[in-house]
Amino acid sequence: MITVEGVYAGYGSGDVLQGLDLVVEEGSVTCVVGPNGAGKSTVLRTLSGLLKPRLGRIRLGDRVISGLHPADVLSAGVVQVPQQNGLFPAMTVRENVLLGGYVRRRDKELLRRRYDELTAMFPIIAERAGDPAGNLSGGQRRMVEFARALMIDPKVVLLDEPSLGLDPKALESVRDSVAAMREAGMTVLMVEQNVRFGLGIATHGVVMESGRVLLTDTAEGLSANEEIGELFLGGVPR
Ligand SMILES: Nc1ncnc2c1ncn2[C@@H]1O[C@H](COP(=O)(O)OP(=O)(O)OP(=O)(O)O)[C@@H](O)[C@H]1O
Repeated sequence: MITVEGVYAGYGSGDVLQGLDLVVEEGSVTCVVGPNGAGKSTVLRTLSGLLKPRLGRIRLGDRVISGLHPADVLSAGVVQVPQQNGLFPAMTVRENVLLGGYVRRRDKELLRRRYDELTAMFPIIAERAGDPAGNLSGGQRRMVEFARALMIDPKVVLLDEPSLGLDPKALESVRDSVAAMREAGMTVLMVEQNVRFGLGIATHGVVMESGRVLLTDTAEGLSANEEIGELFLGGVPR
């Protein structure tokens, strides 16, 4: 379980997160939605250690992770998949995936086993292992980004707009990947502009506004919420 308590964080020009309180249940797929500039991506950056909270704290289980260096947050089992362009285009698919295991680089046996597990989870990795990542389609690249993040067998996966720029077929692959992460026991916290898609693959939903949490509910409950529907979905289908 991730617990965020009274977090204030920002970029120098002031706090973007204005006393954020949030609980992410272990094993859930939690989708954060909200208007542009609400601070959704900032939540992910604060969780992964890229931004340090000015006030408040973040716990992973019993362990306080706010204030840790990003590499130590990663070692604690929290990995972030960046919004886009996260791969090295001239390196092969295999090399890109293996980079994800860098923090465990001394344990070669573990990395070999983990790579094999991931090729079973994402067949595209084995099919295109020797090709430069830059030759893949957007959807295929997203699979490689996921596989790279999963190399350390994380407890928590942070996804920033996983649907961005993808066609419907690639969205299906994202849906399947998130389901596979959940089946593997990982907790997924995701930010999505495509609210219908995000809540469709989530178990829980969080609505943010102006750096605070406005509302949390099950994903189903939020999808059926008329006010939220009017705000984000162009009305709830009846
Ligand atoms: N690197 C940065 N430096 C300075 N200000 C930033 C930076 N990144 C974001 N901000 C500001 O922080 C605020 C929140 O941004 P954030 O990206 O967290 O919002 P968001 O809810 O993810 O929005 P969007 O849906 O548009 O991605 C915005 O006002 C933005 O201009």
